[in-house]
Amino acid sequence: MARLGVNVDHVATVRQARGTNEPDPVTAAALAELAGADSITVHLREDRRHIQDRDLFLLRQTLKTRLNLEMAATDEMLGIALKVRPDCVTLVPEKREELTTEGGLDVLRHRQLLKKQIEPLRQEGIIVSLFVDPDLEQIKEAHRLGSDAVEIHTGAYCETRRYDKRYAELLKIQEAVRAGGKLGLGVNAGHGLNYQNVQDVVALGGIDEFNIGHSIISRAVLVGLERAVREMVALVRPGE
Ligand SMILES: CC(=O)[C@@H](O)[C@H](O)COP(=O)(O)O
Ligand SMILES: NCC(=O)COP(=O)(O)O
Repeated sequence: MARLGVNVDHVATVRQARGTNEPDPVTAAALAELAGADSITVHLREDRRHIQDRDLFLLRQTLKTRLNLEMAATDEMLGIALKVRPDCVTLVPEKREELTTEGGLDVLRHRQLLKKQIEPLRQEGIIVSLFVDPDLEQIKEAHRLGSDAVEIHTGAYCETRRYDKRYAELLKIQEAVRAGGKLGLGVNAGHGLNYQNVQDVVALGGIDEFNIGHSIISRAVLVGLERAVREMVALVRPGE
């Protein structure tokens, strides 16, 4: 049975929009755990647009499940990861100007840099995963570099509306999952998965963990809105 990792970055995005202290991604993570999440994912971006260092340190102290830290392969991030000691580090590509992660790591091109990151993390007992497109050469290189796992970037599958193209993307994910499994890698998947598109990926089998954030937080805003308004109505119109 696959595990569900809940990404709480998007809770922090709402907080940062006001520069205040709510909603708190640490509280959101605790609620996600109460609801059955198997792990919590956060992406500490270099520009700190959502998750802050404080969130990471508090999550490390308070989580009862596992902490998966997504980060760029930089010296700054490596230093933070070695201090915080998350259960897993997922190395992801990062561009300042992007709205969201646009693709997987080019493991073949950046093998030396990635090797320098993977080794010290693994020496500290931190599981290392590389966020890659469903591309067999990238997955083989991740294995050669000593990564414990890969996370397959499902964005292309999720964003493609045409049925035939979407099916082709799903088949790429299937091949990638099989290849990762055969190499003995942990195989995770994520990016853009939602309540409409996740079932077909689950049905492929072989995926150890799904990391899902934006769609869960988006739904939480809507399914929680009615209760939130009722609670405010009770304060504004007491005794009604
Ligand atoms: C790598 C990945 O897929 C997640 O980190 C996701 O990108 C988080 O959301 P943002 O891209 O909005 O930071
Ligand atoms: N690694 C993917 C992730 O953590 C969540 O991505 P998304 O569901 O927010 O697109």
